[in-house]
Amino acid sequence: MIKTVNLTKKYGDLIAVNHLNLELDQGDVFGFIGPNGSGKTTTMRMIATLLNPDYGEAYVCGKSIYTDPEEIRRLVGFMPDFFGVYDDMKVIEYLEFFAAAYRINGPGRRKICEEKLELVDMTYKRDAMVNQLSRGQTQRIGLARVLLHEPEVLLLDEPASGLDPRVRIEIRNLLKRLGELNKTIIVSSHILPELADVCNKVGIIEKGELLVNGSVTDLMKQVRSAILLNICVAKDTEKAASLMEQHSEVDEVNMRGDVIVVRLQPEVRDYSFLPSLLIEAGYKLTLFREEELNLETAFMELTRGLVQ
Ligand SMILES: Nc1ncnc2c1ncn2[C@@H]1O[C@H](COP(=O)(O)OP(=O)(O)OP(=O)(O)O)[C@@H](O)[C@H]1O
Repeated sequence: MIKTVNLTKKYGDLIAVNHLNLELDQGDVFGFIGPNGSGKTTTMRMIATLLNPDYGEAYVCGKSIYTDPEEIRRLVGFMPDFFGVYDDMKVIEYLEFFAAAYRINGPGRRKICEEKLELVDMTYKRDAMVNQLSRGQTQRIGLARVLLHEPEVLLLDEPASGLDPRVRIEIRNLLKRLGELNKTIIVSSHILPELADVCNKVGIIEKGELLVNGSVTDLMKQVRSAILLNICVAKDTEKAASLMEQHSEVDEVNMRGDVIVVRLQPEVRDYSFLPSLLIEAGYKLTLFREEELNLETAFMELTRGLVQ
């Protein structure tokens, strides 16, 4: 659906995007994560045919950005991180204006605009003036706008930036809904956890290089092959820690405050021996749980020493 081959863009001496290889299938929701200036916007603009690469290729639905840019523009909805809205226009007029620009004409046009408004939960603002919307509402109208021509692919540049937590969650839910419509989506963000439950694939970019790329499940596996346990005992924590450290199925024991963090040997899956060991030695367990690996921890582990 989307493929880039050694996609590269330079600005003078600066390599903004460096030999970027990416492959996404239909229905993939790809979280494109990277700090400021890492090359996310540049990559998306090249895929959207708004910027020419210096080297490499990109394809959307098998069409090349060099030979079929117009076809790609029909297939892609690109929402930039900042986009202008027009004063003195109602929400519905704004959408109709863009629908006309996409050559959506005739009696069906109003209906399409109303449908997209409904999809982004903005029907109640259809007659509001666009310059009087909040940032969150503006983002939603922006989304409605890129959906007008029914693109197969959505490139969304930081749609949740600058929004308060509640609106960020709403935008995330909206992305989920779009994913369910089988759209292929690239959505960028500075923050990985924000996209964790919406994306099935993630890529981490730093200084133009894609450091990590793959399915969320595979990345999790890559990060952690061994189980981590969090254990607390009522007293003699350090002694309990060294007792566990001596066990052959335990790889490593560390302290995190009062919590003993036990890393098992990679192949060990059954850890029922540990509570037994502690209880038989007379310790009272106040906490015993497997540490959940969230995407934030994964991000930190995957990019340790890479992202500055
Ligand atoms: N038109 C330009 N001329 C010169 N340098 C540019 C231009 N556009 C981008 N850059 C540089 O290219 C690099 C990548 O920028 P890009 O906007 O792609 O990053 P980004 O990951 O989208 O950042 P942000 O999260 O801040 O939006 C940055 O160092 C930026 O300063």
